[in-house]
Amino acid sequence: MSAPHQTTGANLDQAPKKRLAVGVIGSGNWGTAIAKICGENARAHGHHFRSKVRMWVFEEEIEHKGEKRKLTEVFNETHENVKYLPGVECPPNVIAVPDVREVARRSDVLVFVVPHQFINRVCDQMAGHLRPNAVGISCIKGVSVGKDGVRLFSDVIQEKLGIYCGVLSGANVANEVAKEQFCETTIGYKPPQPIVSPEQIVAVFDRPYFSVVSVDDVAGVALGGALKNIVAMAVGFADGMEWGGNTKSAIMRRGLLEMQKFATTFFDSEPGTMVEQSCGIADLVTSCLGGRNNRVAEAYVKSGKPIDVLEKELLGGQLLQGASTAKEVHEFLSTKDMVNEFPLFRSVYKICYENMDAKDLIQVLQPLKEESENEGGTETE
Ligand SMILES: NC(=O)c1ccc[n+]([C@@H]2O[C@H](COP(=O)([O-])OP(=O)(O)OC[C@H]3O[C@@H](n4cnc5c(N)ncnc54)[C@H](O)[C@@H]3O)[C@@H](O)[C@H]2O)c1
Ligand SMILES: O=P(O)(O)OC[C@H](O)CO
Repeated sequence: MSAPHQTTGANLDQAPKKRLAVGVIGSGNWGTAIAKICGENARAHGHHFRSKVRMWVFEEEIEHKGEKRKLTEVFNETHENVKYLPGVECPPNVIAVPDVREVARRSDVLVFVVPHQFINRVCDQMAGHLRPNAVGISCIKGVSVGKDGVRLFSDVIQEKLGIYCGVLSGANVANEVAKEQFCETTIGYKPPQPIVSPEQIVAVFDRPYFSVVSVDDVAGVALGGALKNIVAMAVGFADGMEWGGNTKSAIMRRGLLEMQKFATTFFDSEPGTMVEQSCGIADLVTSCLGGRNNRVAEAYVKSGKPIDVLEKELLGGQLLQGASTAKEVHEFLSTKDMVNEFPLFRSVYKICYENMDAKDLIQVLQPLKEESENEGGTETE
């Protein structure tokens, strides 16, 4: 396997011509944890970055100490996102801003961290308000499916806003990162011109507790983060059935192979990315060990309640990505007549949307059935 090009750690020897302003688009569970990291690094690398990090907040009224208050006002007073990342203090140079256009106008590096359901609308609001040499990094885990096929959100952002956009994704449960428990992440960043260098991008994110590796395989990084959410739901269904670790490992192994096959069949992705980098195997494992997709899927089997009801009951306003990604991937594979070549993805879709019994997931793991389906294309669920 050829060694991929990698940039590790922050290597900022040369002082830049101007200091870069970092803006974060989104302020949910991960959005706020990422803004905390960017705020810490803006202060740590003061020669390279402007101290103030603006974080766009989708404004909402919340109940705080018995009063109805705006989320931005409470954040700017307390430096805590009391709704989406309670109990974690952000540095005071992270400022909550309710106007997304203001963040667009005043940032050189834009970090996109909204649930994938909202990115199109947010980009439409930002269009025409960006700095000419701005670059983006998408931390969104999902894919966009439309009549043009399946697209990465970094490409959607690039096209809608006319800026280069890379990707950050890894084994990064937000609450653990926010508590500064060590983890790794992967950045896919290969701009046509290095307006902002890979070293500067790494320095925006790299912390002693958040270890960044930058690679050229942008598609592999984005697809790892999107597709592992489908597999995490499959493992959650297995948890709901009280199946043991051996069965769940089998699901993870098969899931990883489907992730790798999808990325290398439909995109120019290196096969090694899924098995070597945090954005592949590591994110898959951490999500299957108890991420939100896993927890909701387990509760679905145990309670019999619909997934959208459990999302509201269990996630306190945070949003589930796995079910919608399973649907989007299924729609795309149907157009290619390749649904049966991804039996695990197909089953998660069918459990979520077509009342397939979760216990039939075990059939999908039988090698004989997989082979006969690939040949004949018959479905028994
Ligand atoms: N939470 C994690 O542990 C984690 C870790 C890594 C990556 N991610 C990914 O990061 C992305 C963002 O996830 P998150 O955890 O920050 O969000 P979240 O699940 O906490 O979602 C809530 C966010 O959506 C916003 N929102 C609600 N309605 C909106 C609207 N109409 N328009 C725009 N925004 C609206 C809310 O204000 C809030 O900021 C997702 O793609 C997710 O997969 C999450
Ligand atoms: O809680 P989940 O399932 O959305 O996963 C969170 C992160 O993506 C884990 O890296």
